[in-house]
Amino acid sequence: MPAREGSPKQQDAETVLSLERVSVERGGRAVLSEVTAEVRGGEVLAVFGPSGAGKTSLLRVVAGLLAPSGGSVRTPPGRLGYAFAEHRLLPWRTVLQNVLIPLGRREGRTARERALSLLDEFGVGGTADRRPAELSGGMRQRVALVRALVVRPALLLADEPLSAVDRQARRSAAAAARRHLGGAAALWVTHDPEEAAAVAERALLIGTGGRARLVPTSRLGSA
Ligand SMILES: Nc1ncnc2c1ncn2[C@@H]1O[C@H](COP(=O)(O)OP(=O)(O)OP(=O)(O)O)[C@@H](O)[C@H]1O
Repeated sequence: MPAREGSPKQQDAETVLSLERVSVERGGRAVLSEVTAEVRGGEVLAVFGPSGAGKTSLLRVVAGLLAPSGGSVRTPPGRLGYAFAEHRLLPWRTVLQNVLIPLGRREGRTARERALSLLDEFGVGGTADRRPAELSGGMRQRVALVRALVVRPALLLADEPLSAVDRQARRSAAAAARRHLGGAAALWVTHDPEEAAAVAERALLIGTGGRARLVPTSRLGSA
């Protein structure tokens, strides 16, 4: 089988995001120490660990917003999708307009239909014509997640994207996100083992001293 376009190495064809011995310092203090992980297209890697462990810092390094103090990061060519706990929706636009913003001029009937069907699947169907301020915090987070997915990103960076959503809807939205990632790779930060298991098979568990190891998400409840 020929190597996929853009893949630097044949044996590496499935890996679209790779972190190799990535170290991060913040405020002169070591936060992450030699983190290594590979994520395939279509795979979500949950990022798990106590508050202050360096999860957001890791996402910022992958997004190119923070320079690592050591190691290297390779990201897939194509769009980046972001979803944060803090939703960053534009207050003066409707939900549907917010979701369609990243599509720019590509917005059309098909995009609108996809957006509406995603909103529905994430449990926020019927909010399309409302303004963000009229929604609950958990609803706004799900709208922001739909906005990140509607562009079919090559890489999704999600930082506690469902932290304000109740337990049942959170699990269902996490599972919906997984279904809609297509060939995208994703890093998904969460403090909730059930959410991690609904969205990913594997987790990067960041522990004290900024060291990380890969574990099955099924084991996070007892981690
Ligand atoms: N702008 C900054 N300048 C200096 N230190 C920072 C900065 N931002 C974060 N830190 C420190 O880096 C460490 C890791 O922070 P980070 O936000 O990555 O943790 P986290 O695992 O995402 O935490 P949480 O689960 O609470 O969101 C913390 O000790 C934090 O105090």
